[in-house]
Amino acid sequence: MVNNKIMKKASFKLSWRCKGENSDQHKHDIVYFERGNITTAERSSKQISLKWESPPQTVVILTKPNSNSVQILCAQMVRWLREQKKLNIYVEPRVRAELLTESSYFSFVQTWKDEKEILLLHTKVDLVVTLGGDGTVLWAASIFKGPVPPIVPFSLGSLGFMTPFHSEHYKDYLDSVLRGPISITLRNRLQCHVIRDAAKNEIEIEDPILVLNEVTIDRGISSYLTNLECYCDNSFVTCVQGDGLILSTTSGSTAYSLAAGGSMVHPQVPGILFTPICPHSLSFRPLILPEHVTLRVQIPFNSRSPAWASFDGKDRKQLAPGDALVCSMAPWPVPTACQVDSTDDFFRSIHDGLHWNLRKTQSSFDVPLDV
Ligand SMILES: NC(=O)c1ccc[n+]([C@@H]2O[C@H](COP(=O)([O-])OP(=O)(O)OC[C@H]3O[C@@H](n4cnc5c(N)ncnc54)[C@H](O)[C@@H]3O)[C@@H](O)[C@H]2O)c1
Ligand SMILES: Nc1ncnc2c1ncn2[C@@H]1O[C@H](COP(=O)(O)OP(=O)(O)OP(=O)(O)O)[C@@H](O)[C@H]1O
Repeated sequence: MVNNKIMKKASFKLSWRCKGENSDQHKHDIVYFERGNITTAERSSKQISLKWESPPQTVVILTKPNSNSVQILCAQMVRWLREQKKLNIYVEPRVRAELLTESSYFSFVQTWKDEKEILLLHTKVDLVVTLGGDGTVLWAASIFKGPVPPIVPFSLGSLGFMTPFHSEHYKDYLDSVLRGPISITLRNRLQCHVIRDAAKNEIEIEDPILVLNEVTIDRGISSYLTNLECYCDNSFVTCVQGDGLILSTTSGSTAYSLAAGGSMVHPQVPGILFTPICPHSLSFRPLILPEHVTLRVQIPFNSRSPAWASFDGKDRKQLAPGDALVCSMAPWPVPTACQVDSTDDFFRSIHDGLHWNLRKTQSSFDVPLDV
């Protein structure tokens, strides 16, 4: 029997917990709870468009080393940007030396002397141009330890997931980028802290290392399984016994994480991928965690051997029993210019780069169907 009495709904209020604290002020632009109904706002496109308010004046060109074709293109681009666009140009010290060997014409090209000057680079340049493959984009990102100016990545490598611009049309592309507006993909980075002897009362924290693809914790040259205790905020996640673990950004989801069985994730999805490498268990599936979590990977004191951390495939550091690696989303994303937009560029890269789901089309029946 239906009870016809009109029941008054209990009223409620929502609040957001930020780092364990309740907060009414915490901004949340998606969820509403007016008149007791929880609704979410309509999602608008997250495609970011960059419009110059004053014309860009300074460009840094970063190039893949040991490549003749890159060197030739770099010299042509420097000449064109200077003569046609009247821009100030920075290159790496190695590249300036190469240009000057070619001709003293290039003496206007600027560079930097030391780490201190590199740290100030983002305050001087409006735009970064990369000539190479994905490795050169990773290299460019690693130069900026804080805010990163917009990057225009030209492809001169073999794969090019993050390099949508074809170098043969560089004048047209740069022309339109310098005029603007341009579509931008904001690629999140992870900030990683290596903590030595984490159980100690006074912890010495080294400077964070920022990664655009991933941080990998593996067994290195050890023949033993890794033994990595993993925590997400304060919750125990699991113990990784296998070859290791990849903590990846969504941009890195098409790199090492993909090879280890992780999902491919659109770069605008806010998340951190937790992908084991050859786990020695039948049920260890990869995870995707929300972007706001802090992950901690601890090498237990009873571990049979140390582990090794590497950052975007470089800069390997040994983690001894007792050490930990703590990782969270960094506040400085890498803005990369899109050829079309974030979604079109993503599908183009997985189709062209990986030949994703390429299959001969099944033939249709060649006799009429009985309906
Ligand atoms: N088994 C593997 O697939 C494996 C093993 C080690 C490292 N890597 C990847 O190599 C990266 C370092 O790149 P590198 O160029 O300095 O080294 P590299 O010269 O050895 O090239 C590695 C390859 O990974 C590709 N790659 C890099 N970032 C990518 C991304 N976000 N999406 C798709 N492909 C990507 C590059 O185009 C290149 O073909 C690491 O961050 C890691 O992701 C992959
Ligand atoms: N400016 C730079 N200085 C030093 N090393 C660099 C620089 N640019 C790129 N590298 C390194 O050179 C290597 C090759 O670069 P990159 O991946 O761009 O070229 P590639 O191997 O031809 O590309 P792909 O694999 O996509 O075909 C990478 O390991 C990268 O870290």
